[in-house]
Amino acid sequence: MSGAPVIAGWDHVSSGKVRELYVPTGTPDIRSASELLLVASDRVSAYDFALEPPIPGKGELLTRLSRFWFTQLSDVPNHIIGPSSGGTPVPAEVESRSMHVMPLEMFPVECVVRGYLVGSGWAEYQQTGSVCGVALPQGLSNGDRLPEPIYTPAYKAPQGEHDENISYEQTVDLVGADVAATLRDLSLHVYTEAAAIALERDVVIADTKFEFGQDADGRIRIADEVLTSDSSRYWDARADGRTDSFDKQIVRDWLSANWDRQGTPPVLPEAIVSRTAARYAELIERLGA
Ligand SMILES: C[C@H](c1ccccc1)n1cc(-c2ncnc(N)c2C#N)cn1
Repeated sequence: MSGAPVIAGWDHVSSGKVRELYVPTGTPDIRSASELLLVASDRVSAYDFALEPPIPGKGELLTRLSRFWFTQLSDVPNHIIGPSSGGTPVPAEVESRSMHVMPLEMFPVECVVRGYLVGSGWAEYQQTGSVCGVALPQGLSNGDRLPEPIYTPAYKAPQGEHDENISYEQTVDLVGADVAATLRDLSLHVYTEAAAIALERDVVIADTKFEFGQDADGRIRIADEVLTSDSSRYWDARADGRTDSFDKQIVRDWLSANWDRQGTPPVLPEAIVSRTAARYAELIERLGA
């Protein structure tokens, strides 16, 4: 896996599967940071593996998606530090795929919102008639739009472990009643607004997950990446196969046909890489992001 880029003025502190986290040079740790830099790589992940090779332009395209939605949803406080607010300069070579953000006390809750019945939700519904404890009407099919979006939070496991679906009541135990209600209400609001905007452009946001944190003044802000095709399922409303995702379906389908899930996944062929890059670009164009 390609290593974290060296960035003038910034020290690397943490790696995700496809992103890197930096603090200003000389900052002892993330807790004492006055600003952070989230840098998106071109890596694509599937089945908990960072795949090879990287998808050219993916980091920039996903950063454009987050920036687009932070702008569209400007009524929701977020963690972005604008270029006008000064701070450590962001070098041009990473600027288009990075987000300059304020450090927050992050809540240990993955705020998942589902607007459609798909993936693990569909599997659970077939067994129990509900999703994460939320009862649903009978007779729904895979890919169906839910009568209304549902909030199905998960406990944010330490890096490298799987998040664990929890009940709303368990989020109350984790963060308190007031914050739990705010996280739920903001998550449903942001998903509902974004899904409506996307649908006007023939794009379906089937589900997504948000992360929130609290700033030094106690204000709750939406953080991390927002409504990217890494954190959300995007479908093409104009496609025949309603659940054709805008990006990862190509990679997932190829892996399903060429990998037995044993050991590490094979290197993606050039044709798959270029088609995936084209789908990312098509999503950006369709949304006008
Ligand atoms: C999961 C993600 C991550 C990204 C890149 C590499 C490894 C992890 N991450 C984001 C924070 C974070 N912490 C404090 N304040 C913030 N505003 C944010 C944000 N966003 C911590 N981790």
